[in-house]
Amino acid sequence: MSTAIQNQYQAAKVLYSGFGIDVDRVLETLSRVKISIHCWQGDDVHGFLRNEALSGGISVTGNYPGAARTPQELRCDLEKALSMIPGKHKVNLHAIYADTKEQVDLDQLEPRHFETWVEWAKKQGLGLDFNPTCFSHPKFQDGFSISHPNPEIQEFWIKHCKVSRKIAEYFGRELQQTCVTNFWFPDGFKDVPIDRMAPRKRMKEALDKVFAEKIDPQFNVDAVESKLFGIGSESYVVGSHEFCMSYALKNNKVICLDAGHFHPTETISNKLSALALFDTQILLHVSRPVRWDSDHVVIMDDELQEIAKELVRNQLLDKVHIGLDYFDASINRIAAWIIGSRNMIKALLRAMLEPTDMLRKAELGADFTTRLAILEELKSYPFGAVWDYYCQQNQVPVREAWLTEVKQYEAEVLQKR
Ligand SMILES: C[C@H](O)[C@H](O)[C@@H](O)C(=O)CO
Ligand SMILES: [Mn+2]
Repeated sequence: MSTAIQNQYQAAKVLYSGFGIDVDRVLETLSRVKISIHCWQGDDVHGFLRNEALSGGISVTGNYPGAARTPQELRCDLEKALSMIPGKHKVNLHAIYADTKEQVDLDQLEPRHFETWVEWAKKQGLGLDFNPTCFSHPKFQDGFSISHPNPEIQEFWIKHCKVSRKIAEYFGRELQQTCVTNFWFPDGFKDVPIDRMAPRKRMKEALDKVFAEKIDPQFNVDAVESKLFGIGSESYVVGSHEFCMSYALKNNKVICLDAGHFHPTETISNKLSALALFDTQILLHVSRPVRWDSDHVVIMDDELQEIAKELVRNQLLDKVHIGLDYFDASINRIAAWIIGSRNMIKALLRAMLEPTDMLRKAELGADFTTRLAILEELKSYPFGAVWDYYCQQNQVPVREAWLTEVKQYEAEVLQKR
């Protein structure tokens, strides 16, 4: 361990202890937080099951070389990224990432099509999360999947969602870690609809069928993800926030909040305390919307810090599943994983290094001057020294040292694809 990093850590500890913060304990708590790292950053949401163009109102731009072309390549890239991210985490798979030579359609998928992923996760000490893929398929028609008015099409998607839950249950049982399965449907209209209710009724009834089978929550929990609009569904999305929140609350499902799925000035950080009061489980899709749901790489911006603070201040880390959701094909994809994941963890660390009780007291006593003054001063406290120590302790590169390794991997592996 470098003595400079150790010395800086000791000095930082002294400063934070002035606020009564035990930094060693903070790092212990931080090491227990798992981030669900989305596999789809590695290949621009392409998957391996079918060779379909991306649909569903989401879009990946850029053509940086080296996207993973096979499950083996994706796992190799993930391993590289994970070796630069402190802590033990989860990998989030979509159904289109099945690892099989069979020509199998989405409604016929079985756990065995994901065996290699499970074996790999076991070896790497990772958990797995899951998502049915209700887009990029010829049966995603007229902008609709599970709420399509054609019963045959609807049935196909119901079946796909049902088999997805069985795959998730298998993940949970095999890995002895709950799998979070997230259901997101792009369904919606480009233009103003006549009937807003009928598609929602169809979606509600379809979801009831999907979730009819009871699955042990120790192995799998189901989340529903809402959205305000997508490309081609600008006027109306069936699975709106009100729809998904109501469905989840009534049916004991997890509510998935994606940072890019709300009005541009609406933040998910402000929703956490409200939902938590109703004993809801929450899944986060931490993303970065730039003017719209653009899925930019997560950076250390105000909203990321606010999300982290809400989780820490309200002791929500046991109740909230933290997932990432972005896809940028204009930069090195492994770097994209590393930057977003490290920022998420770093934001949690910064939040844990806050004297929340003291600030709460100031707020309760209407001493808003102290609240503002301390919050501002804390911004230049040496959280970076604590972060460097944490990286070193976890045997991952300190500061930007990871970039050299990624560049080397790019030259040796990615450029040759
Ligand atoms: C690929 C994911 O399922 C997708 O990004 C979804 O979670 C979403 O956020 C769509 O906008
Ligand atoms: Mn999302």
